[in-house]
Amino acid sequence: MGGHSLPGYGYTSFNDMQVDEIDWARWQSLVDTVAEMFAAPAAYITQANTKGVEVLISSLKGGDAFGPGVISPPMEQGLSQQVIAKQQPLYVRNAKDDPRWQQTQEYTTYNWVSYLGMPISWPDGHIFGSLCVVSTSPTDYPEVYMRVLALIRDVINSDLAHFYREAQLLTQSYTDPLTQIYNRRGFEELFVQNRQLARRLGRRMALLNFDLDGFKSINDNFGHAMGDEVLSAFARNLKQSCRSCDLVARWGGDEFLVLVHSETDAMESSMLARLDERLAALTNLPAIGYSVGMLRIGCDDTRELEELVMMADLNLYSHKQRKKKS
Ligand SMILES: Nc1nc2c(ncn2[C@@H]2O[C@H](COP(=O)(O)OP(=O)(O)OP(=O)(O)O)[C@@H](O)[C@H]2O)c(=O)[nH]1
Repeated sequence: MGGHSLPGYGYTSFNDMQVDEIDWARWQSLVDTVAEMFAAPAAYITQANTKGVEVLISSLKGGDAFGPGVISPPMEQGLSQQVIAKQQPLYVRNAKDDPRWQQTQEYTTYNWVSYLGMPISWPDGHIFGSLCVVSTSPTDYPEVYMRVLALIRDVINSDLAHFYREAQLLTQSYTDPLTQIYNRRGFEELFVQNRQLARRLGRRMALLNFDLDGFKSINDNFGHAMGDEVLSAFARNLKQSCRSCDLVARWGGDEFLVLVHSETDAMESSMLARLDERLAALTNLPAIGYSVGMLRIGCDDTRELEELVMMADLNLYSHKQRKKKS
């Protein structure tokens, strides 16, 4: 296996996320049961994530050097790394019998001479991590033990499938399918959290309400498909003109809402300048103009979102009227 390199894993560490859909106590008791049944010093669940291969659950509950949160770099030579890279089970009965296994970190760092690991997968087939059981003495587990370990791994896989579905449903229900930014529901939900944060930090925010100018005539003159492209392009450029912490949503039709955490008066205008620059640079699309209404929200403002949007709408309307007159 010398020098086998792992692909980069795109997933965030479960330890850094609020994962409520997974019954952590159940995962812990599965791992504890595995260790007990195999009469092994330790059993683990690891996750392959952007940091490397991270221990999520240990039967030793952190009472050893290889406890939860310990991360091995993805390139390191390790047995779990190999299970993860090949997405195949691996059983090393006695590392002392084979010099290949003596180079692994399991052997060199932890003195484990026996290792049995199974890959854990996301429902879309991507690797999640491994379930493994280790021992400091050689082992010769009966076949039925392997099957039991595979069954336990299947239970973990089905928990992951459940989590995956929940996360997907949540993302779908918060995302506008055409533009891939938040929809009204996503904005409403996240607005509440943003406001609480702003209140706690004593920060003010600004709500910007955008409406495309003459969008109906784009549909009429160039067709609905081009209209869709214009909406997507506007959404993309709007999002790219904002900071990652700002909330950008399609409120409906050709209307978009942005919530910015605004520390200075100049912030909104520089965001709009970036947007104008981006829109002007677009080619192969009809020109996209917009009107915008802005409303400042102080940290102690208690008005409901509905009222705030209405006020921003009034400002938008007067901007649109001014533009139409000029
Ligand atoms: N292509 C496309 N058009 C949409 C979509 N949703 C809404 N529309 C159209 O967007 C148009 C919005 O019309 P108006 O609100 O009158 O907008 P406008 O022509 O920009 O008028 P002003 O705002 O006064 O400048 C309507 O014709 C809708 O049918 C969509 O998802 N795709």
